[in-house]
Amino acid sequence: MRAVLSLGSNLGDRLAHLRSVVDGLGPAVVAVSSVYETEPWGVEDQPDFLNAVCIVDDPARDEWAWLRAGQSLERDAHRVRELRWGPRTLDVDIVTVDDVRSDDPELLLPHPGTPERASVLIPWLEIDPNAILPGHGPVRDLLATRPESDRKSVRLLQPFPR
Ligand SMILES: Nc1ncnc2c1ncn2[C@@H]1O[C@H](COP(=O)(O)OP(=O)(O)OP(=O)(O)O)[C@@H](O)[C@H]1O
Ligand SMILES: Nc1nc2c(c(=O)[nH]1)N=C(CO)CN2
Repeated sequence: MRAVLSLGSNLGDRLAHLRSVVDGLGPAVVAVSSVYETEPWGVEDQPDFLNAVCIVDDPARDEWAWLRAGQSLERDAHRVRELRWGPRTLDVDIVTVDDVRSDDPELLLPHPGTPERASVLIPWLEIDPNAILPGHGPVRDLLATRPESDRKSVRLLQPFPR
């Protein structure tokens, strides 16, 4: 199935952590956005994040397989889970998997934070200008409803290193 993944890091070698996802998922990766430097939301007193979005496709993987793949890459980055919304070496969120809807707390789909997060919407639009968030509509329209301060907190840093 086709999944949209949101990648984030604000500890250690942030670029290397983002790269580890794209390298780890290998041929399943269809598209990767540029890298953005973003001001933290949630807990604001923490280092800035690097964020990117990637699209992956693998007919052999369903939504649970994508969740496990993301969690395994987080473990490889030695992520220590402490504070909700706190600093992390690597965060892999499953934003969507095809049109799947899920209210299982272990795998909420689409990821419920998405409509409010310019740090996901902006990189996603870069690689898919016509993206639709199931149940919410065009990603472009969601971004247009965000305050300008949110949009400005997401700054294009560099092309994704490959
Ligand atoms: N769509 C999803 N993608 C990734 N993890 C999810 C998803 N839906 C639910 N989860 C669950 O969320 C937990 C991970 O939470 P985590 O600590 O990464 O949250 P967070 O990144 O701090 O906050 P947020 O989920 O709001 O981005 C895992 O136990 C996972 O099962
Ligand atoms: N800008 C930004 N802020 C965050 C992020 C993130 O990826 N980007 N992830 C968080 C943990 O879920 C908390 N805050």
